[in-house]
Amino acid sequence: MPAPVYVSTHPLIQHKLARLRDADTRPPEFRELVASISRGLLFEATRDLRLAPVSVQTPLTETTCHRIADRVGFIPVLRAGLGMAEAMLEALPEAAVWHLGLYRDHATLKPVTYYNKLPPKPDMDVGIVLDPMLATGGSAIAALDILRKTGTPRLMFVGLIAAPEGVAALQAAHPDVPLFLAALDSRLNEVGYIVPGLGDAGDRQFGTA
Ligand SMILES: O=P(O)(O)OC[C@H]1O[C@H](OP(=O)(O)OP(=O)(O)O)[C@H](O)[C@@H]1O
Ligand SMILES: O=c1cc[nH]c(=O)[nH]1
Ligand SMILES: [Mg+2]
Repeated sequence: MPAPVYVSTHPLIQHKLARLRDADTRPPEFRELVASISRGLLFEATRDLRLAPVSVQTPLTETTCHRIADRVGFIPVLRAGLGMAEAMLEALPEAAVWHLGLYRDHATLKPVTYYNKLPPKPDMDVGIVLDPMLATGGSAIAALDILRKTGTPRLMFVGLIAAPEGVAALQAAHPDVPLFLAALDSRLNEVGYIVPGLGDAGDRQFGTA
């Protein structure tokens, strides 16, 4: 049994997705939407992080609270994952960020690695790959292949929109990796774009279309 695929049904996320998909949404709003949907998904993805007790002195008394015990690394896939990482860091400022530059060759649809800023000796409990789009799955699989070699015990993928083809490919390659998504769309078109999708997530965030 592969790890679960969580697809949000939350009304706030549905509402924001409608604006995100709209071809008339300009980059400033698009970036804000990427950030706020990402924060929503992070709450789900981090639901079972380990906690450690911590003693806190309130104005009234001393009490036992909890802090996150797992060391978390975010792995944004450049470029489109950058906007997700910024938002995630606001929610979990102690996390590390390991940038991975991958682009999808337009002719072959295969991922090409052009940047890898993983530390020489990564020492994390949980590695969360961030990429808004899971299309053929090639880029996410390549990112997880790289991450797997670091020995990070728990790996996850957080994305905004996925195609069924990408989910199946990722589950076949990395069956232990749970997926957290805002939407699971219908299909890929003949040039590997997600339908209905939102177009090119990198171009739409950074105004390069
Ligand atoms: O599942 P796949 O078929 O591999 O496609 C998904 C990849 O395509 C997009 O990146 P793109 O190559 O457009 O790079 P960019 O983020 O720099 O625009 C997207 O952000 C993913 O990384
Ligand atoms: O639909 C798609 C597929 C790959 N990359 C994108 O940005 N969008
Ligand atoms: Mg792109």
